[in-house]
Amino acid sequence: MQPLALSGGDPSGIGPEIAARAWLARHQSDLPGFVLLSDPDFLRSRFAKLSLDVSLHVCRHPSEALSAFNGALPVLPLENKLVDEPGVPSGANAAGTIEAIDRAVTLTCTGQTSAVVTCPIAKKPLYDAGFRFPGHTEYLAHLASGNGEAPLPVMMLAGPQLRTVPVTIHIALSAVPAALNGPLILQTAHIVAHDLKGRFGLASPRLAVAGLNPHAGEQGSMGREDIEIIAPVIAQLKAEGIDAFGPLPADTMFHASARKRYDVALCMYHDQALIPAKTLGFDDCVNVTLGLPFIRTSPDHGTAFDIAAKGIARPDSLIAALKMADEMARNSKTTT
Ligand SMILES: NC(=O)C1=CN([C@@H]2O[C@H](COP(=O)(O)OP(=O)(O)OC[C@H]3O[C@@H](n4cnc5c(N)ncnc54)[C@H](O)[C@@H]3O)[C@@H](O)[C@H]2O)C=CC1
Ligand SMILES: NCC(=O)COP(=O)(O)O
Repeated sequence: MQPLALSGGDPSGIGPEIAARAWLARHQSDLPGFVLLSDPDFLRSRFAKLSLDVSLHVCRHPSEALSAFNGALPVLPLENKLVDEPGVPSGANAAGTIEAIDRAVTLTCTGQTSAVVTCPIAKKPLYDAGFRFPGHTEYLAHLASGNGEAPLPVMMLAGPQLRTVPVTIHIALSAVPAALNGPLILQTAHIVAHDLKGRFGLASPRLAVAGLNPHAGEQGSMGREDIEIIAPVIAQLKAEGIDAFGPLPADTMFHASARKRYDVALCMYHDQALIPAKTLGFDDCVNVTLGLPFIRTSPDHGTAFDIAAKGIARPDSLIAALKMADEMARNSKTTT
C-alpha cells in the first residue's frame, strides 16, 4: 500500500494544525500513513506558534513516508514557499496552495500515493489570484480530464449517520432551478450508485431523491420541477434497476427513522445536502468527490480562519477523511 497524499490547504487556516494533530493521534486513531504537501519552514513556524512538538521528516520521494510515519510527520516540500499569517488569507500563498493539490493528484494518478486528501481552501483568495474553479471538486475534475473532456465531479458528504449528495454544487441559490435538468440528475445518480458499489462496497445502494420545492411541490402547486424534472429521472432509474425513490419533501427526509430507508440522499442544491450532513456529524463527516478516476476526500469543514493558530482546532473530520480515503483505496483494489 502507498501513503495518502495530503495537500496542506490554505496556509492561513487550520490545515497545518489539523494535519499535525492528526499525526499526533496516529496511534490511538490507527491512522493510515500519509505525506503532507507543504513548505517545511512554514510548518515549523506555525508549529512553534502553536507550541506543537512535531518533528518533520522532509521526504525526497513519497516512498519514504510510510517508514518515517511512526517517528516524524512526513512532508514533501513544495517548490513555492508559504508565508505564515494565521487568520489572514494571503494572495502570496495561492501558488503554493494550488501546487499542493496538483502534486497530490499527480502522485496519486502515477500510483506513488493511494489517494488524495485535501485540507480546506478558502475560495475567494484563490479567485482573487486568478483561480477559475469554484472549489476543489470542480478543479479536481479539470485535473482528471487531461486534454479530454472533464468528468462530472459529484460531491458527497458522508458521515456515520447520513450520506448526502448535492446535484448542483457551488452556485447561487437563484441559479439552481435553471441549472437542474434531467440528464444532470440522472448522471449524478449513476455516478453515486456506481461509486457506492465500487468504492464503498454497497451491493445495491438505496437512493432517496429530494424534491426541490417545499413539500416536493405539493402536487405542482408550489413549483413544477418536482413533477416535470425530478420524478421522470426516478422512474428512469427504477427502470434501470437502481433502487431510487422520491421526490421526497426535504424537510422530513432526514430524521432518524426516515434515514433508515436509504444509503444516500440525492439533494438538489448545496445547503439542502450540507446542512443535514454537517448538523448530524460536523466532527466525523467527510467530503468525498465521486466520479473521478482517483480517490479524493476532505474534512467537511472549512479553513476556520477565526481559530487559526489558536490551538483549538479539532482534527476529527480530517482523521475521518484520511481513514475513509484509505478504506476506499482498499475497497477499490479488491474490486478492480
Ligand atoms: N473542503 C474545503 O476546502 C472547504 C472550504 N471551505 C471554505 O472555508 C472558508 C470558511 O468557511 P466557513 O463557512 O466559515 O466554515 P468553517 O468550517 O471554516 O467554519 C465554521 C465554524 O466552525 C469552526 N470550525 C471549523 N472547523 C473546525 C475544527 N476542525 N475545529 C474546531 N472548530 C472548527 C470555525 O471556527 C467556525 O466557527 C470559506 O472560504 C469556504 O470556502 C468551506 C468548506 C469546505
Ligand atoms: N461547502 C463545501 C465546500 O466548499 C468544499 O468544496 P470543495 O473545495 O471540496 O469543492
